[in-house]
Amino acid sequence: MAKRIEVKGLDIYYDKFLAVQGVSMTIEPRSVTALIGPSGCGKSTFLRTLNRMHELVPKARVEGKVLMDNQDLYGANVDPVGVRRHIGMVFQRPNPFPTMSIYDNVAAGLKLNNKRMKRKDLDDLVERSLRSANLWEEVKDRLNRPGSGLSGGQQQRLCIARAIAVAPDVLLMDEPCSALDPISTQAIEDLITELKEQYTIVIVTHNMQQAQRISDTTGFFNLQAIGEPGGLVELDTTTKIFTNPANSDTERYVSGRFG
Ligand SMILES: Nc1ncnc2c1ncn2[C@@H]1O[C@H](COP(=O)(O)OP(=O)(O)OP(=O)(O)O)[C@@H](O)[C@H]1O
Repeated sequence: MAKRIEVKGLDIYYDKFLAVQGVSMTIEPRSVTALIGPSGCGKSTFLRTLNRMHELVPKARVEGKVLMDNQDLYGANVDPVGVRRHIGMVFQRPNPFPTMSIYDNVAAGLKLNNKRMKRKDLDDLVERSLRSANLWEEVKDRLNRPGSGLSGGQQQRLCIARAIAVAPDVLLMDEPCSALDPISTQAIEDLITELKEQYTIVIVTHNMQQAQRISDTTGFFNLQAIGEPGGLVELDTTTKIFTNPANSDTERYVSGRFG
């Protein structure tokens, strides 16, 4: 079930380095929110704090709050592994488990979560997830072949199938098309548009056209100055950000005058 994320006054540190400062924003359910901005302004760092994945970097930490339907994801008794189960992540480079079969790749998340299922139920879930990821027809006759034998675009859809198999509430995507050709990119964009009916989706993209094609809301991140932390400059409907943004730096960025 799609959920609303509220971020309040979030500062993100790598040890003593303040990478991102003072982000407050609401991410609406059943919509696509795009995060754009020049390299190094903290988009990926921010994205990873939404499912506590940044904690895999030693000494990375946050101050501030991230709430999912009012639950504090950084609360004292909250297990980060559980957070990552509810908030899935798809990365820049497709990363299927290379020696695992297509079937096992999709089932992998469930196994990691220690969910025991009858074979028939697991078969149904794998099929449903692959269908949701628009991959079923292409792989149904080779489910036992390795995931690494698929094309880049197919591998990325396999990773999306793996992410949705565990029924997350939110999907985070960090430049999911940057390693893909235009046709595979279009397949992923179509898929994102379908998936937003059921999920809250946040996507980091460097591709302005992509943000305009698929997102409802866009957040522009920027560095306050070289050596200063990054932060959210402006968040609004995608139409407003790309046609009439409030901030002059947003305007310069979306019109290609820097970054
Ligand atoms: N693991 C890390 N350890 C220390 N500093 C990091 C780490 N990852 C990122 N940073 C720093 O945090 C800042 C934000 O980086 P981040 O990768 O989040 O930016 P970005 O906007 O996603 O950039 P890009 O568009 O190039 O991917 C940068 O100064 C970067 O050097």
